[in-house]
Amino acid sequence: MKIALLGMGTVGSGVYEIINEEKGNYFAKAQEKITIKKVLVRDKGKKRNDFIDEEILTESFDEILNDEEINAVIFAMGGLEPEFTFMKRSMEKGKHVITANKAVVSEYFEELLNLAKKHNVMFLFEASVGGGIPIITSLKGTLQINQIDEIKGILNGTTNYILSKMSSEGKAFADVLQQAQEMGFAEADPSADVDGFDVSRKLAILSSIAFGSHIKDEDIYKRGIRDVGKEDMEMFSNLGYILKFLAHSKRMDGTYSASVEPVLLSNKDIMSNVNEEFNIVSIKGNIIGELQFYGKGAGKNPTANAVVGDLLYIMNNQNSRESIDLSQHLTNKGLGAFNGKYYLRISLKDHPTFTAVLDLVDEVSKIKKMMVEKNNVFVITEELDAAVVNSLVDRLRSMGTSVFYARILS
Ligand SMILES: NC(=O)C1=CN([C@@H]2O[C@H](COP(=O)(O)OP(=O)(O)OC[C@H]3O[C@@H](n4cnc5c(N)ncnc54)[C@H](OP(=O)(O)O)[C@@H]3O)[C@@H](O)[C@H]2O)C=CC1
Ligand SMILES: N[C@@H](CC=O)C(=O)O
Repeated sequence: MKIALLGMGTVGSGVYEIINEEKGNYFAKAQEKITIKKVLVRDKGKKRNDFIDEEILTESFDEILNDEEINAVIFAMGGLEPEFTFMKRSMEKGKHVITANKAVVSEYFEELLNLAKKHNVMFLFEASVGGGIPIITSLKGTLQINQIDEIKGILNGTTNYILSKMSSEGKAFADVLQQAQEMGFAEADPSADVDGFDVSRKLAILSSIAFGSHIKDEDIYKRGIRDVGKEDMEMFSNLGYILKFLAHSKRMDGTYSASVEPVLLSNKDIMSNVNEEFNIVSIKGNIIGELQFYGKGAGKNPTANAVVGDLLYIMNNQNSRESIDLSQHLTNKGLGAFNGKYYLRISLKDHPTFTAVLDLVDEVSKIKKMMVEKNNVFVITEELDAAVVNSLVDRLRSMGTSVFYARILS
């Protein structure tokens, strides 16, 4: 089988090594030899690893498209365009498509599934969620027997790396973000990681498959982790909590709620002990109960493993056809399903604001616990609606305070 690889960065080089450098057990499992015939890059002149055959690098997608010998195209480049157009054109030419790109899958999920059906090719995207964790394959397999009503998990390696290093080593946000970038976990624009877009795209893909309805990134409430500080980490440790960046979706009677936000978990919760670039996904089905999937969610080898797994699937299941059905139309219920107690850290510029801040918090909630340290007021509220807390925080910020807040989940 002859294939093309689009992208030779973190994921692309991992795929290249498994196939062309015969890393791992791959060749023993493949029924025929696979050759990477062409690799698309932005800049052929860029310095690359010595093992890469420069002869097969190209900057022209048409060269790949018009090569009749190539019958599968692997997408290991980020962004929406030209990726979507390239996927579409590949399928129109009868080429199977495999991708690690969650932005394209979450945005054009229905179109891509329909194109694959129309042109009788396979469209596989295991690497787009959870890196090396085989979660999509599981959802398409025996989990289909279940009605799935809840998905919860840590789905971003970069932010989990940042939060666990801040918590265990007391490091500053910016320093650990840089480390995560150097290790190849972060997106080209890391604000996709820290502001929640990467997680919401992954949650959109999982929820769409599990709930049978195309849920898009823009339908998901998201709030990032930029504002968390060392003073918060110290307070969480004193209170027995661990901060995690959680993706959470629920289905209820023709509706769904989905959110991506920082949450506090008891330090005894299983998810509290998922560290560095590891991810975890919990799925609740009506027959199987709760299942949890754990593994490396970012980085070269785990992601490349998922991509090459899809390729093996294509080789071994030439007659298999798509089982994903997105024909239901669930209504977005907003944040209704996500009430809880909240932790708020309000940093004051000057003392006179102190009373005004407490009055404002008092208006919406009884204060369950309050601590004051230097210019910071730490508050634990009673159980509140997410929308009420969001509007409280907007009012606090308009008074010139800086605020970090998180829902307390367990
Ligand atoms: N890194 C990770 O851990 C994971 C990444 N992903 C996803 O995989 C995809 C790739 O990520 P990653 O490998 O980290 O990205 P990198 O930035 O490391 O690599 C991107 C590659 O794509 C090439 N490229 C980008 N734009 C174009 C273009 N317009 N035309 C031709 N080539 C192009 C670049 O070429 P050049 O080398 O010339 O610059 C580069 O080789 C993304 O969608 C990401 O979200 C999914 C799971 C995990
Ligand atoms: N930037 C992503 C890469 C994998 O999807 C992450 O950090 O999880």
